[in-house]
Amino acid sequence: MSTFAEFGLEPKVLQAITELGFEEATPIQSKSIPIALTGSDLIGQAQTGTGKTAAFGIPLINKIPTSEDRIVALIMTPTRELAIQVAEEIGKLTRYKGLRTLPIYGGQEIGRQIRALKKHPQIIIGTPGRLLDHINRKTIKLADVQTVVLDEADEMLDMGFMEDITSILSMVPEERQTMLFSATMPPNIQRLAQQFLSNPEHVSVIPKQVSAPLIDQAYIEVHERQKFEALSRLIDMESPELAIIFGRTKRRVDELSEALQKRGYSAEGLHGDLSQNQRDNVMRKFRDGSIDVLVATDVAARGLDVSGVTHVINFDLPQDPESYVHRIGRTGRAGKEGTAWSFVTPREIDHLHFIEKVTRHKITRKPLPSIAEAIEGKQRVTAERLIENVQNDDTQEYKGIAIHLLEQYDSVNLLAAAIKLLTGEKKDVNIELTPEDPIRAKKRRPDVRASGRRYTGNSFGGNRSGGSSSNRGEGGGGYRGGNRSEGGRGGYGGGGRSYGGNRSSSNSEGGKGRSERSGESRRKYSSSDDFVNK
Ligand SMILES: Nc1ncnc2c1ncn2[C@@H]1O[C@H](COP(=O)(O)OP(=O)(O)OP(=O)(O)O)[C@@H](O)[C@H]1O
Ligand SMILES: [Mg+2]
Repeated sequence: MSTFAEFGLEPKVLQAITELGFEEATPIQSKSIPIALTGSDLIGQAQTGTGKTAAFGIPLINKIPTSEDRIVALIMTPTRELAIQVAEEIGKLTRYKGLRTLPIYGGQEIGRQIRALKKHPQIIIGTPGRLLDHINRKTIKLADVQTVVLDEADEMLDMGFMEDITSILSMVPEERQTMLFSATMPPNIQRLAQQFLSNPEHVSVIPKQVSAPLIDQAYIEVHERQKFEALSRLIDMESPELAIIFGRTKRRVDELSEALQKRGYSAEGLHGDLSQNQRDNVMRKFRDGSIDVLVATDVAARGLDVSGVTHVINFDLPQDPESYVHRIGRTGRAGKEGTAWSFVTPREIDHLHFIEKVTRHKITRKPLPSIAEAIEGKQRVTAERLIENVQNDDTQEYKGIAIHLLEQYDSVNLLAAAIKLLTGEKKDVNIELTPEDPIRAKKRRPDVRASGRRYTGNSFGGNRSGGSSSNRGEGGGGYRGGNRSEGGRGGYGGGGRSYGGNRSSSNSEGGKGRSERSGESRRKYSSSDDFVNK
């Protein structure tokens, strides 16, 4: 564990880090920042929510001179929301240094982006399609770019951006620093890395399990037609502060968010068919807490960092273990705890076991919450709201009627009636969702290595061969705290944000030293496990 002062950063960068409340570097930051500062290419893999953005953002900011007025750094992300978020985080880190950052993404009026580009940003954060659009219009020139980051590199490949990325990078000088980051590194990343990186250092902070350690993972076996009832009971029982519910399709997300609204939950949907304005609005409301349930497709699975998300619910199981890891990683971030639930239909149990096997994490089976548990949960929340109001003591104008009522009725009866009203039962609204087909277990071809060892292909790398260190089972990442109630959402101010605990050393850089299967001597991938066949 390092403090940021050890990296020899510029005082203005350090000041911004301190202001964000980061006390110690996370393991991926401790390992990546010194390497990135040397200018070396880098492949960084670490669990969700462990600060990969700052791991590439800090060295990138540190090396750009304030006098610079050309685009010298380019960060690519797979989704618009992520481009916006990364731009914001980089913006905060560069606050005292005063560099200019600009997110460039589809769906936003291009004229507005062109005007913003005239202010000479040094750092562009964009999605590939819109970036190419600007490059073709010559409103973005990449001839001076010295640093390129591909955040969620594997997802960009999965989304079919390889061609776009190739075209974009062909405009960037070869003499540059290139970094790839993700919590998962499937084998096809190798192709990307070979093509675009030169002599990359591989920094991996993936312990025994790839999913973030502070996420409690459970599943409920339900039939497709029971799912909605199960969901409302689950929400009532658990009363999340903020929850993200993942659905398989856009139709599912639309139907589900509408159904939740009808039942009185404060929910909205997010998917790729909405206008960018709608998408921005939903994200804004979710971030500021004006809605507490975000229903989304996998468009929200990667990278999104919303503080206060206590629950992720897979209403439909995801297709891939990678997607599972990223989805549930929307909670349990930055040292906080989180809970992930998955609904599994009887025909999907094999697929669930496959996810468990690949992620090397057992997902606990739990029963469907009972009606009684759901009601109890709702009543508890209502009672908490009542007590909060009592403590705030701002009910002066209601006291007259309260005294009047108490003179006529029994106090317990009165209060019970008030709780009943406040609980707002809307269970009688009939909900019908279009059924989705079950996910089928997708077997991956086992990869037989030269050494004779067999691996099931996966993207999770890490050290699964050696090391019996007693702390491995806790999962790495190295956090302290994990107190759900600490720290309000949104703000960074106030007390520091600490990622204590040092349990990474024996877990990291799994498989170092084994020969790289592509045999390309120019490259120095150290973890061959990360590059097995899918
Ligand atoms: N050193 C630190 N101390 C405390 N908080 C930190 C530190 N570094 C980053 N954070 C915070 O942790 C949260 C998660 O960081 P970030 O979004 O970069 O995670 P990530 O590793 O990119 O996750 P994902 O794989 O989901 O994209 C953010 O709110 C970030 O501000
Ligand atoms: Mg990230």
